[in-house]
Amino acid sequence: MQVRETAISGLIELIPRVFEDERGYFFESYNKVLFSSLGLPMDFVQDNQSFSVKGVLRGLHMQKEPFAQGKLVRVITGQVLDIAVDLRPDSPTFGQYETFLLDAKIANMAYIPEGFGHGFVALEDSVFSYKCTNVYNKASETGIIWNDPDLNIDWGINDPIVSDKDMELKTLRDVFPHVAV
Ligand SMILES: Cc1cn([C@H]2C[C@H](O)[C@@H](COP(=O)(O)OP(=O)(O)O[C@H]3O[C@@H](C)C(=O)[C@@H](O)[C@H]3O)O2)c(=O)[nH]c1=O
Repeated sequence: MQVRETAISGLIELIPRVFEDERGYFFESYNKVLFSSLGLPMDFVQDNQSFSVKGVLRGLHMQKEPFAQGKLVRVITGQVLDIAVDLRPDSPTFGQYETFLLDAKIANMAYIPEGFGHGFVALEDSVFSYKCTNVYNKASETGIIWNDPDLNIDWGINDPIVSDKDMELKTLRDVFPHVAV
């Protein structure tokens, strides 16, 4: 497993070794011992899977304490542009974001720590899979509107398909009025 650090502390990309032969391929998508040796959370408690047609954008989502979630994300089929925004109020990189081009053919993953807003846009019809360090809690759901003017994220596509629920998300300044952007 190759590990690529990003400019944001705790946010990393993981690129597993993919073994290919005449039957197809094999790779380890999660290994508790390896995660422990990398200092990453080992106790994932919920696995999720979603399918998105090309052009769907989901995000930017997070859960508030005490239900904050770390997420280990990847695609099973297709390709997405994945975005993680640092929303940890005390972080020197608050408001900064990182993009990961997650591709089923490469099998790369991102580990997104607690305290990040997360979203992705499907660049192809894509099955998205992720492990979470905390369970779903509807009352704890929050997020930032995908086209927030301060974040100014380059999603790489025009007119994404966004749910009504996500279109109601607030801006960064509304959700974090006391943190300088
Ligand atoms: C996230 C989630 C949703 N649901 C339900 C609620 C709702 O009826 C339905 C669809 O939920 P959503 O529209 O919130 O699904 P979605 O927009 O795919 O939400 C996900 O987006 C990505 C970007 C993330 O980072 C995830 O943590 C999660 O927030 O599934 C659960 O039962 N458990 C869960 O863990």
